[in-house]
Amino acid sequence: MKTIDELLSEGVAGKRVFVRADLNVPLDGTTITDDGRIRAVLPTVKALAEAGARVVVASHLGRPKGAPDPAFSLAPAAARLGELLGADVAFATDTVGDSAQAVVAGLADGRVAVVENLRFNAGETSKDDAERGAFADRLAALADVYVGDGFGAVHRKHASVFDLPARLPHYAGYLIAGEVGVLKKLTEDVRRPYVVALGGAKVSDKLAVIDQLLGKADRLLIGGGMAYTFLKAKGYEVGISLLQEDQIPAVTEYIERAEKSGVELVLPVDVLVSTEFPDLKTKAPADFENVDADKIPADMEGLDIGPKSRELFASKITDAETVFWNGPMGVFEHPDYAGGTTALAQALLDSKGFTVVGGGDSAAAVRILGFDESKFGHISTGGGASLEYLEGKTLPGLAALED
Ligand SMILES: Nc1ncnc2c1ncn2[C@@H]1O[C@H](COP(=O)(O)OP(=O)(O)O)[C@@H](O)[C@H]1O
Ligand SMILES: O=C(OP(=O)(O)O)[C@H](O)COP(=O)(O)O
Repeated sequence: MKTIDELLSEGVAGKRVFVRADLNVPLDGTTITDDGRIRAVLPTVKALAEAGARVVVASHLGRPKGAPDPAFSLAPAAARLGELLGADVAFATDTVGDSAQAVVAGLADGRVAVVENLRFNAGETSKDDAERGAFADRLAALADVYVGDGFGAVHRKHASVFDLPARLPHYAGYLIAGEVGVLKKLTEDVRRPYVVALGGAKVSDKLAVIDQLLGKADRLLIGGGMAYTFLKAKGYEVGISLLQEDQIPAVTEYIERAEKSGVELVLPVDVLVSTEFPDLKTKAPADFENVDADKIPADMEGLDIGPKSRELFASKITDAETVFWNGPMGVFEHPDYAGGTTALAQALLDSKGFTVVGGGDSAAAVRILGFDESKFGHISTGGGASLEYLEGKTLPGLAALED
């Protein structure tokens, strides 16, 4: 994999450099609640701009449905990038259309532009190679060189991640190079006990990684929205909690395999439940109860792991030599459901092992809840990406940067 340092030594002055970043930051309306992913790509953008490149930054944000949707505009992220760079950042109101073409044509050497959300275009995420390729062709017309630095999206076989680098000279940015450097160590010589904690809301995406993790980790702790498919597979009522019904047979098999192979699979023993999802805008006090995991009322949903589960999970982490954690343990954006995530972050800090936190929301949670990120071994900008990397999978966005 060629890195940006090679590109810089070859010279980039006057060249249009397309930087595929992951600026998928958490938003409250148009307010960015954590800018960690924007900060993470700054070294790459700064180095290119200082070397006189015309830098075109692109990213997805959220999961819009292949058409423009103002709620998912990258405009706030572009503005924040400008503040962090201390320079004007031009913003194109489309991704490859008239606005993008005019903005890129008007870029002076050393200046930076951001184009609108890649996922406003159906071609970006299409499963059809030709449709993705056609969109990649349009992206390629905007640039002379490609720099891949959106680590959080390298597990996606999307046009800007997979097809575009094949069309341009391509290099890995500093963020991707750094992330791979750290995560590689976890695949080569992992110190045991190795504990993996999973939570969050992208249940269907992340359940699949458990298949591989069962052969790698010594203990698997399952909280957050992931837990309810496991509790259901054990025959418990989970009410209106997040549930991946079609994965229950697979999860039942994971539970059996864990027992046979001696992997400790640890599920919540109690949860905080409510009849309604909390108001994340007003953060008005929630009306919740703490119930045992096998006593979730039919009209309620689990929104955090309970106090007994927090203690249980922490006890499984204390003696760990390696801990990898992805996915908040509850709806941490609301103070009444942040306790499980806070307890898990604290347990990582209390363990003597090497700790890695991965994921846009998990990393944001650690910072928003007031933890000092320098105390963790590594905070990865990718959740799904780091999990799939640890599984040993070939990631489309990394494979595309090779050769
Ligand atoms: N029990 C739960 N029910 C619904 N959502 C949950 C639950 N626990 C956690 N979440 C949500 O999961 C989201 C983060 O999930 P995910 O995107 O998978 O994590 P990451 O970005 O760290 O990979 C948070 O917004 C949080 O509110
Ligand atoms: O937030 C992200 O992933 P993560 O939640 O697994 O960290 C990335 O920006 C990828 O987004 P996607 O899962 O909508 O493809």
